[in-house]
Order: sequence, then C-alpha cells, then structure tokens
Amino acid sequence: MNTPIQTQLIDGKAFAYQMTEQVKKNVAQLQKDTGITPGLAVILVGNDPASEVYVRNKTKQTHKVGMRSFMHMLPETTTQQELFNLVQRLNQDPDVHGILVQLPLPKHLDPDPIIQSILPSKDVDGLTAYNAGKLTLGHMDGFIPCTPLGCLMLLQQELPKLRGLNALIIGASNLMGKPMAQLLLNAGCTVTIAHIDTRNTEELAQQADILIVATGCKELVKGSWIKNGATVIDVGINRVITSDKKVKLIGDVAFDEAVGKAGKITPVPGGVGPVTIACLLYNTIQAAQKHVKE
Ligand SMILES: Nc1nc(=O)c2c([nH]1)NC[C@@H]1CN(c3ccc(C(=O)N[C@@H](CCC(=O)O)C(=O)O)cc3)C=[N+]21
Repeated sequence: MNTPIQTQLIDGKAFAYQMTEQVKKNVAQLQKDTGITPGLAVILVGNDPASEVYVRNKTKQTHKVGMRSFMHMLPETTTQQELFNLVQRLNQDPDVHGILVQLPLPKHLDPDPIIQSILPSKDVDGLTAYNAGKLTLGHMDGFIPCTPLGCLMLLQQELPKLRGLNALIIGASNLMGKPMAQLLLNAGCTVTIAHIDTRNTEELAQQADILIVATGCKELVKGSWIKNGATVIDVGINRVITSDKKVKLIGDVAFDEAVGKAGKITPVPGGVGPVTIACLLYNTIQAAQKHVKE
C-alpha cells in the first residue's frame, strides 16, 4: 500500500494576478514614454455561450490593465469574405496592436486562411505560420500561443529544473498540444504527444513527470494514470450540470482521484484559464512595444 501523497494546488488565479499587475505597469510606462495605448481586437463569430464567457473575461481584463479593447461580435451568418475583410481592416488599423479570432468558428467558415491572413506582428495568439515556425526553430521572440505559454510559466514556477524530465502532452492541437511540445522541448524535457489514435496513453502517462491534458474529454485521465508525485496541468474546461441543476466546470483530469497521487495539480476553474488571459495581455503589450521600436 502506497502512502498517499500531499498534493499541492497550483494557484493559477494568484499567478495571473501577479502577471496582470506587471502588464498594467508596462502599459502605464509605454503611455508615459510614447503616448501609445495598446489595443486588442477580439473577433467572435456566432453565439457559442462558452466563447461569450471567455471573450467577456478578456474584455474585462483588457480594460483592467489600461488597454483598449475592440470587440467585434459578428452574426452566425457571417461569410468567409466578410471575416477576411474585417481582419484586413484590423491589420491596417494603427490603434490595433493585437488581433485574436476566437476559435472555434462556426462550421461553414474555414479558420486557417483567416488566421493566416493576420499580420504576424499582430498575431498575439501565435497561430500564423510565421510565429509557429519561429517557435519551432526555438526563437523566443515571436508570439507564443497563450495557453501553452501560461502552462510553461506555471511549470517554470513550480519545478526548479525542467531539463531531463519526461513530459506527456495529451492532445495535439495547433492552439495547445503542438506549441506546448515545442516549448517543453526547448526547455530540455523529453516530450511525448498522445492523441486520439494513441494506443497506450495510460501507460505513457504513468511514465510522465509532467502530464499536460488538453483534450476536451471530461475526466479522461484517471488517478491510476498518474505517476506518484507528478505535476499535472489540466487544460480542460468542460461544463456539466450537477444534480441540483447548477453549471459546474470540470477538467480533463478526474480531480478527486488525482489528489493523493499528483505532487502538484492545477484546479479547474482557477488554474490554467486565468493564466491564459494574462498571457494574452502580456503578448499584446509586447506587440505594442515592438510596434514602437519598428
Ligand atoms: N483564438 C483563440 N485563442 C484562445 O486563447 C482561445 C480560443 N481561441 N478559444 C477558446 C480557448 C479557451 N480559452 C480560455 C480562456 C480563459 C478561460 C478562463 O478564464 N477560465 C476560467 C473560468 C471561466 C468560466 O467561468 O468559464 C477558469 O478556468 O478559472 C478559459 C478558457 C481561450 N481560448
């Protein structure tokens, strides 16, 4: 019988608060030095309730740090050409330093050509081929997607030495899994990516010192999958209705089972989510600062 491990919660909310305070100072400094106020444009197409929550959070935080926020809420019926035209306008707008197209887009729209039409210098989501390529080459001066950047920052805070650790990432998306793998590889981890066709994900997880889960499958990872003392980063956000008819957020890790096995774990909510938004603000101030230097 193994003695249960004391599992430490990683407080993403507190981390995001610290980061946001720093961004706020940098915004004030930039305004003092140059008169420029960083501006973030967010495009939301259709009315997905979860996306509306994130976008509202983003707008609130943007104002809190003293940046300008340009919200573009487009109807479900928006065409590819209309969306493309809006991105072109924002590319040319000198008040806009960062552009984010909230994903997923409605099914009739093709996200990739839209994303690729964003100017790399305004691509604060880090999804253009230019920024993705920079990351792959190990250049840290491009824009890095906000969620994996946030996960890396949390890991750097929690683990003094990442070099040589085994990391398993479950989920291989362009927004999360792939850039996460590049970041951890650059940090010296031995990186494995598992995805929907992987046959032995559970077995791979049991070898992982760092386990990052971004699948959108609620409570996919069971307690028995987790190596004793591992650091677990739960990127999932799943809405479920409880027996007393309340909406509750749960992650991609069965949290109650992970407690007593993991050394450290991010909760949902209050883990990766708030840090993602802080990283978006961080990328946007970077975009505005670079704009000044050019
Ligand atoms: N182009 C694009 N870039 C993104 O970065 C992007 C996106 N599309 N689409 C969706 C995902 C998801 N995402 C979140 C941001 C904040 C919270 C967040 O604030 N979460 C709070 C809870 C908020 C709630 O109540 O739902 C928490 O975890 O504590 C969650 C998820 C950004 N994403």
